[in-house]
Amino acid sequence: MGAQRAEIISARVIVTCPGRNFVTLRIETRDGVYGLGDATLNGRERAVVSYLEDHVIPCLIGRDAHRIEDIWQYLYKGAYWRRGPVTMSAIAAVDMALWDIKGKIAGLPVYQLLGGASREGCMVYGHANGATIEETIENAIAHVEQGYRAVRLQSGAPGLKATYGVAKAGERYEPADGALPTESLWSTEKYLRSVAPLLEKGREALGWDVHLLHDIHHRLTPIEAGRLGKELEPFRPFWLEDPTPAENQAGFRLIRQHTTAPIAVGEIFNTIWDAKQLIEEQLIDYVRATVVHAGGLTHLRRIAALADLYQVRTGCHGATDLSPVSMAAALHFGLSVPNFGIQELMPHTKETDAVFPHAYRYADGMMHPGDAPGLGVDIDEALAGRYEYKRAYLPVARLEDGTVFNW
Ligand SMILES: O=C(O)[C@@H](O)[C@@H](O)[C@H](O)[C@H](O)CO
Ligand SMILES: [Mg+2]
Repeated sequence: MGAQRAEIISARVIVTCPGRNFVTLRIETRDGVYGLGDATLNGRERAVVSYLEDHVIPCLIGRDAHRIEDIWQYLYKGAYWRRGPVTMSAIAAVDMALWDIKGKIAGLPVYQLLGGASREGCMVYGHANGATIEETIENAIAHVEQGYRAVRLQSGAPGLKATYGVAKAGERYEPADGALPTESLWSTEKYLRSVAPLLEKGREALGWDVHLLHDIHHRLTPIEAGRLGKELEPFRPFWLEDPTPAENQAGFRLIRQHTTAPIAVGEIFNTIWDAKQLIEEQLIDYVRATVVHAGGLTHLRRIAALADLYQVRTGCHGATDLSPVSMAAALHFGLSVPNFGIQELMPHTKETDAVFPHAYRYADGMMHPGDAPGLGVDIDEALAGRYEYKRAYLPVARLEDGTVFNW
């Protein structure tokens, strides 16, 4: 009865490290159709590999790949232990791979299965950073010259040796480094002194037709974030991201009482429950949850649907520690979802793009997932096999008195 079964006969995890680690799930059906899912969890990759290999894959064999919702519910409710980044990244990988398979069998790009295109393309924002404000602005101007309509500004702060979002001199920005976590010192006061000048100089140099974004990266208390937001209002930021750790969703009321600066939160969220109060009380303006860490397309659509009721828009995370498989899936989602806001774009390296050939394209500040059937991304397993996994950690931040803080 119903559509022909697409029986899952095998699934395997491919770990590769073309400059940084990626974990990819490949699911294959009896007819030889295969789908890919990103399962990368920066700094904890092996945990998701084991969750997939030891606990999920045995349950997939023999199931009908078309039954995406049923398999999602089976993996979510059937585990008993719900939520969390490891579980939801594993479920996300399965979900992405099943949507990829369904699109390939239907001969349609996934966005067509999600309701078709709601726009011509997805506006993206690029990352401008530098050790100083001048360097950051120079980098931002270069992004605008490449057609970006939105740029995130992150600069070093005088007196701080290193800070989130700023690449080491002459290197690409890649926060996960070292076989043990790098420790960096943090001073809120030194940081707070540097942000308003950064945004002010950004407006002076770039004018008002470019969106300027800034990522606070969980490092302020709610009242400090309220103060900073108020200080930045004259420079009209497109959003202030992760102003304060979001476990206490009610804490964002304090920020809202002090500033109208738009707030974006959620790249570390892994289910709708992490964002429910923030959305329902309109404490945020953009929800950053993305495909690989929030349970895949199936769950991300639910988060976006709830957000749409409260005029909250999407702003999916898209750092380089999310593989091109996630970027492809996020673009199919972003092209179709009614309340799309913006998509983060940190271009991957040439090595990564060679391992993951893909159909998505950048042009003039926008991206499109392409019209290849499925997600439109592949993995060159022979090439992937040349890049051995290399354990790497995200940094640990400490205050100047040694107290562990939020990185
Ligand atoms: O907004 C962002 O892109 C950042 O918050 C990320 O770079 C984040 O630090 C990394 O994805 C962590 O792995
Ligand atoms: Mg961020």
